[in-house]
Amino acid sequence: MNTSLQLLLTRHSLGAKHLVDPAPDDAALNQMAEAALHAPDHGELVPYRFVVVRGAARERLAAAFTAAALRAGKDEAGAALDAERAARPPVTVALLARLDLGHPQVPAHEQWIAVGAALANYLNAAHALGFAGKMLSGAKVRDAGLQAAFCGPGETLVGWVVLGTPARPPSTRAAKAAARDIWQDWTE
Ligand SMILES: Cc1cc2nc3c(=O)[nH]c(=O)nc-3n(C[C@H](O)[C@H](O)[C@H](O)COP(=O)(O)O)c2cc1C
Repeated sequence: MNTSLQLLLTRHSLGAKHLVDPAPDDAALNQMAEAALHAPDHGELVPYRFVVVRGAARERLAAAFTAAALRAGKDEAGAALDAERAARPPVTVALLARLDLGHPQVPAHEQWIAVGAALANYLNAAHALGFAGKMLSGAKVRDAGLQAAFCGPGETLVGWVVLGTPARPPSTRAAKAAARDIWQDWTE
């Protein structure tokens, strides 16, 4: 099979507990960003940006996750789990959407599609480079403290992509849907 298609057909998400060092370095993160920029984007608005959390910054993210968990009413054990989710991944990348809601030609839904397409290209590029990861959001994205920590004015905290080297091959799983069931010819 064509190797590019093979890459697309073998990408799977992998959670933080299966991600180890080495993490994508600057060169890899840049190639992933380049791939994101090649995704469909009406008006070339680039309605997204990535914020990389790595090294010592992971402890700051863990503290921010702890605070958010406590604000959400979690107990100490629950907050510690959230802190672990921030500290464990080799790299965590926040995905921020920055939509131009007053754009005369490109409505919001098209800009959201561009954000999703960029994310898909970003994850596929990580996979092509030998890394794995997973996009995560959860109630945390609605926490005012975390939003303030990551977002500029008008931006939306979409979530965080955890990234690293896969510690194990992806588990086999049932297909989401049969490919032949999600397309059809247009008939009268
Ligand atoms: C914007 C966005 C947010 C997501 N948030 C979560 C999440 O909080 N928790 C989770 O388990 N999966 C979340 N997912 C789904 C996973 O990233 C992943 O796509 C899903 O587990 C299916 O695995 P696959 O990518 O291998 O098909 C999210 C996906 C997207 C696109």
